[in-house]
Amino acid sequence: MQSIIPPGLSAGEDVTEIAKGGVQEWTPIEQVKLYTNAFILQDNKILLGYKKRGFGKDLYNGFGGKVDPGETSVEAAVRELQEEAGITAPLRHSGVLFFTVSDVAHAFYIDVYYANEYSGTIEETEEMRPQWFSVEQNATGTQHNSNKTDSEFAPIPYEQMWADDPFWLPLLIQGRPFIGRADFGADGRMQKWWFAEIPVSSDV
Ligand SMILES: Nc1ncnc2c1[nH]c(=O)n2[C@H]1C[C@H](O)[C@@H](COP(=O)(O)OP(=O)(O)OP(=O)(O)O)O1
Repeated sequence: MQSIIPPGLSAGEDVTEIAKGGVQEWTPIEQVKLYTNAFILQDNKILLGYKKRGFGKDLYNGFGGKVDPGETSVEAAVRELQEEAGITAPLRHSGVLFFTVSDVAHAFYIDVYYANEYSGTIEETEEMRPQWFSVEQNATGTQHNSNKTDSEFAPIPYEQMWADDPFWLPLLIQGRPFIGRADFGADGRMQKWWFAEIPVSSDV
C-alpha cells in the first residue's frame, strides 16, 4: 500500500500502513525533544509501569523519558529503565513514535526499545509502579477467550494507556518494527494519526 510518511518521521518507501485517521493537517513542528520508551518482554508477559506523577500520570506505559545532553538514545533508555524500574537490560530498537500535544510547545520523538532479559530486581520507584501483564490475549489486539485467561497476569490495560498504544504495542510484542505519528488534543484524544510497519532491516 502506498503511504505518505508524516512530517517528523523518515523511512523508506517499503512501509506497510496499518492505521490512519483524523481529518485536519498535521500540526506544524517547531521544536522536537528526544525521548525513549523501553519494555521488557519475557515468557508471554510484558513489564509496564503505572506512572505516578508528571506527564502521563495514571497511565501504564513503558519506562523512559528525555534523552539528556551528551547521551545517546540507547544510553538514555538504559538509564531511565534503571531509574524507573531498578533494572538494567540489553535494549534493542523496535520503532519510532512522533507525537505532538496541543498544549505542549515541543514535539516528542520517541525511540522505542525492548529486551527479553534483564538484570537486577524490579522495584517500585518514586515515578513508576512496575507490573507484569500477559501478552497472550493481546498480541494481535484480539481476545482469544472472551473473559478468561490461563495466565496469572491481567491482559494489557489498553484502556489505561495512551490512545496510540494499541496501534503499535502489538507490533513490538510480535517483533515487527514500526513507525507512527499522532497529534493529540489537550483532552488527550488523538486528532490525527498514522502508523506503519517497516521492514526488519530498516534503520529508523
Ligand atoms: N502518546 C504516547 N504514547 C506512548 N508513550 C508516550 C506517549 N507520549 C509520551 O511522552 N510517551 C512516553 C515517552 C516517555 O517514555 C514518557 C514521557 O517521559 P517523561 O516521564 O515525561 O520524561 P522524564 O524525562 O522522565 O520526565 P521528568 O523526570 O523530567 O519529569 O512517556
